[in-house]
Amino acid sequence: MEKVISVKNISLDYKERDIFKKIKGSNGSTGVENISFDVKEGDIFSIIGLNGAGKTSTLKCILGLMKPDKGEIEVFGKKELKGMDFEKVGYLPEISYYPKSIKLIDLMRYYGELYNIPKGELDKKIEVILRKLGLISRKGDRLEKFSKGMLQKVGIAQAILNNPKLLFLDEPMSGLDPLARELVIEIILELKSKGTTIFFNTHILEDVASISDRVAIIDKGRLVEVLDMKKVMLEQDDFLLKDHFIKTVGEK
Ligand SMILES: Nc1ncnc2c1ncn2[C@@H]1O[C@H](COP(=O)(O)OP(=O)(O)OP(=O)(O)O)[C@@H](O)[C@H]1O
Repeated sequence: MEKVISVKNISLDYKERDIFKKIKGSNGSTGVENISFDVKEGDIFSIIGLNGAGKTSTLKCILGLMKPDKGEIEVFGKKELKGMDFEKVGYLPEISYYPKSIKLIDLMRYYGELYNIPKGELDKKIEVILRKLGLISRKGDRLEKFSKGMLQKVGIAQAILNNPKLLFLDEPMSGLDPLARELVIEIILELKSKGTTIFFNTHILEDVASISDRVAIIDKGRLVEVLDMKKVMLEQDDFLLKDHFIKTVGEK
C-alpha cells in the first residue's frame, strides 16, 4: 500500500507566532513537538489525545492550513496541496462557520462548485448525501434553524460531497446523538470500502477502537505511540483502548 500522508519530525510552537507575541498577556503554547508518522492508502488512521494534546494542530499542518516551524509533510507525495488536489480531499473542521441565512441546498451547491462537481451530477449527489444523513427534509431551510448536531451533519455532508480520496475529520462525533454517531461510523466504513483514506481526530475512544487500522496517541504535543489495531487485538484479545490510553497518558 502506498503512503498517502508522510509526517516527519514536525514541530509547531505557538509561542513563536508573531501574532501571539503581539497579544498582550498571551504566552501562547507548544502545539506539537517532533511528531512523525505515515498514513497508508485506504487506512483509517485516528489520532487520540486529551484536550489540547495537539490533534487539531497536527491536522491543520497536514492540510497546509498552518505551517510547522520544523519538519516535513507530504500528502499524495507532494510538499504542498494545491488547486486540483483539493478536489480529492474532504475536510470537516472542528468548528464550521457557515452563513446563517444560507439555505442548506445552496450551501451544498456552493461546495459542489468549489469541488468542480459537474452541474448535471451535483443535485443527485447532494440528494443522496442529505438523504443518508437524514437532512433531506431540511434542504430548503436556512441554517439558522439548525441545531448544533444538525450543523455537524451539514459539515460531514460537505466533507464527503466530492467522494474524497482522502478525508480529514476533526472530532466528527462532536454534538451528535448515539444514532447519528453510528451513522457516521457507517459512512466512514462505507468510504473505506471504496478505498478512501480517512484521518480523524477524536477524544471519544469508543468510536475509534473498532474501526481504526492505526491509532496514534498524542500527549502534550508529543507522539506517544502508534498502535496497529489488528496486531494489538491479535496479541491481546482483552485489549481495551480506553484502559490502554488512560494508562499511557496517565503515566506521562
Ligand atoms: N491559536 C492558538 N494560539 C495559541 N495556542 C494554541 C492555539 N491553538 C492551539 N493552541 C495550543 O496548542 C496546543 C494544542 O492545541 P490543539 O487545538 O492542537 O489540541 P487538540 O488536541 O486538538 O485539543 P481539543 O481536543 O481540545 O480540540 C494547546 O496547548 C493549545 O492551547
